[in-house]
Amino acid sequence: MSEDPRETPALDHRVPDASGPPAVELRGVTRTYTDQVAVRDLSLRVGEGEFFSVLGPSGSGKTTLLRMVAGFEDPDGGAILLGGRDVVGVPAHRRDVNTVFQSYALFPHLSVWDNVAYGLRRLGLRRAELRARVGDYLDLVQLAGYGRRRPHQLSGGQQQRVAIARALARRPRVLLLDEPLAALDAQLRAQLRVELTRIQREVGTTFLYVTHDQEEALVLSHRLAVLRAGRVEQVGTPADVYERPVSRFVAEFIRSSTTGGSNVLEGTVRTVTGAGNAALVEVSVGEGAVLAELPPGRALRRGQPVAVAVRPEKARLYSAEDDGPPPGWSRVPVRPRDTVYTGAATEHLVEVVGDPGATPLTVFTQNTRRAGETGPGGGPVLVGWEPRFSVLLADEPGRGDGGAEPGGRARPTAADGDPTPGSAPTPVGATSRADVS
Ligand SMILES: Nc1ncnc2c1ncn2[C@@H]1O[C@H](COP(=O)(O)OP(=O)(O)OP(=O)(O)O)[C@@H](O)[C@H]1O
Repeated sequence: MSEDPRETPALDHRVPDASGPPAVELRGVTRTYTDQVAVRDLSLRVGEGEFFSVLGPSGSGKTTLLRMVAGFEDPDGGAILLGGRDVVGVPAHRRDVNTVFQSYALFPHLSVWDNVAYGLRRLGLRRAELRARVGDYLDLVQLAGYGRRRPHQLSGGQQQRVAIARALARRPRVLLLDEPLAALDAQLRAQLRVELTRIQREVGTTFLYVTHDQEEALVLSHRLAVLRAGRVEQVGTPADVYERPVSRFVAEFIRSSTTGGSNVLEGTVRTVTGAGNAALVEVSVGEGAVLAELPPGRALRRGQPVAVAVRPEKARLYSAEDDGPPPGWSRVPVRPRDTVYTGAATEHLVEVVGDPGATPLTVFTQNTRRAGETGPGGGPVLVGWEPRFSVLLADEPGRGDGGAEPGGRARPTAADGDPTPGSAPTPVGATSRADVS
């Protein structure tokens, strides 16, 4: 990190400069451990002042990525730039970054005040300046009255706040955070999430935040990258990755604690109608039809197997006495399998009629009635949703025409107008961006 004690107000950290180079950039970075590729040809740009999360399941390479940015590990290939400067080979203590670890890593024999002051001593600040800066950062993390305590006299959440104050007090260009809330209980985690958001917005420092907790990443981040087996699967805002996942992996991995992951329905293309932004694809699923907007540049053929995702809170249930979904909506006949009362909502598990092998769908309904009161019409017989809530998932390696990704299924469903399984799919539908190939 730079040894530049600037005479700026304590919390006037860095003014995020979106016009300059990214705060962090990885270009084609690879890191291999003996026979294990932890990070594979990975490229990523994190803007100045962003709260950027790296989210992925265990073993997807998150910590390895962070450790390479910190300078604790070297990549086998590729470039890592901080503020536009390649730092590969630059030792950790000379990089303009600081790290907050899951384990806090405070000095147990030092007071809270001395822990925060520790990293500042080498900056050559005047005594009054140093005192003011430590005070400001303890204020920032709302521990102003705790300076004399030792770490063991603090709760886990308070210890992590000290670690954050210590890391920020040196005013690094980038703060790296490696699962900093993982050791805390659920309630403290939720509190500290709010705190972290406030702190980041207040100081404006770029945060690069590693977590395996989907909700944490959604709540905290301006943008996030979803990692899968050492590669970036998708980068986007929380709403992008939640509402418009690019793959089955992201659709299923990005889960909300209330509604879980996306439903993924597999079927075959029946028709493509309309053109341009109005192009719609109709997919046969069981005895029903799913309608989805066709993404730009995507070409489909009649009979082509495709997967469509829809979030459980976006779908609606209809009983035999209801009118059913309005025309132009997806319409899938179902039979009830289970319901789970979760307080504010009820989770309905329903089976797709005509596709016994399909994973049951989950639909959430708000509990606007009292528990035990049933609505008119008994159990659900149809599920429906608007086409804009359908996400046509990209073909994945091993999927596509007749293929299947590991764990997935690929088989044509019996539906109106589908070609005979095994016959060559025929082009259907409209032209323009909805072109069929
Ligand atoms: N020092 C090491 N030696 C050998 N293999 C390693 C080493 N560190 C990581 N790996 C392997 O590299 C892969 C990525 O590990 P990494 O710790 O970066 O993943 P992660 O996404 O942070 O996982 P977690 O959420 O469990 O911490 C894993 O398969 C892991 O076993």
